Amino acid sequence: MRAPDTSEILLQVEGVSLAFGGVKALREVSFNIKKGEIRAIIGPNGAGKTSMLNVINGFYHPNHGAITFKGRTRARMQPFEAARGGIARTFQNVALFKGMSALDNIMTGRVLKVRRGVLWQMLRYGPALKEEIEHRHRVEEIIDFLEIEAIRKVPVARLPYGLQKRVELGRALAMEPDLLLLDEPMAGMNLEEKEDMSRFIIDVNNHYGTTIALIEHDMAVVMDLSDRVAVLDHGVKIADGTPDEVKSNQTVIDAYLGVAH
Ligand SMILES: Nc1ncnc2c1ncn2[C@@H]1O[C@H](COP(=O)(O)OP(=O)(O)OP(=O)(O)O)[C@@H](O)[C@H]1O
Repeated sequence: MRAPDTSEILLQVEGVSLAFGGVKALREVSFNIKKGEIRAIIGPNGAGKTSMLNVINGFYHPNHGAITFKGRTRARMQPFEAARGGIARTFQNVALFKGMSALDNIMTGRVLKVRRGVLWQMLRYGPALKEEIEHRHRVEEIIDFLEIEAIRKVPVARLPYGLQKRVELGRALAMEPDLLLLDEPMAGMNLEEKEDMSRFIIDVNNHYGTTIALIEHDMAVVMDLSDRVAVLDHGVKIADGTPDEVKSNQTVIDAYLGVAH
């Protein structure tokens, strides 16, 4: 059984609002993510879930409100700053370099970790070589962890969807994030692929201690995986609590759980 550290808040979202023209995607949303937990964000289509992830990792700048991550508050941040600061993410649709191998795709996750300059890298000499060996070692460890040794040299375009999603998870892990954002990690998967991905999400949380926030429509998966669940509807947070609390919340049942997903 996982034992999340429930004392320390890793990320605080405070009164965040976001509009696209006249569409209010988020309305004064506040919630936190505690260090070590698996946190889900659920809600009907168009509720604002992806917008929320995009605000957290700097793709969108909120019109109002603030984000505090590892004790630092900000209203604006660029995605590369978020990544450098320890926030990694996967996307609703697989976003990999399709012609490149699984190994090389995961290797791209190390880019922000490279310390030696381009010249050193080109010379592949001394400290740069040592660093490259370290990166490769780290990537091979992730490949073992995700059980994808057999497909490490295969171009990702040739892989089944479930494995592509696993490679994408590997690339995010290669960034050694403190906070991993997963946007519908099970979307389009068959049952077996979903079970595998669930297992890997729990293993990442256990093994690396990575805090995870995920958006997911499959309620069985959400209730099974998550420590806490926040529910959005029309850009408003309508509930927040443990899976049991959320499942029995009448507002949530009326807005979301009452309909088939
Ligand atoms: N780039 C954009 N430009 C204009 N409107 C947008 C943009 N992104 C999102 N929206 C609108 O903001 C609202 C929230 O969208 P968002 O994608 O965050 O919802 P969601 O809960 O992730 O939905 P889904 O479950 O369908 O992915 C929707 O009305 C959507 O049409």
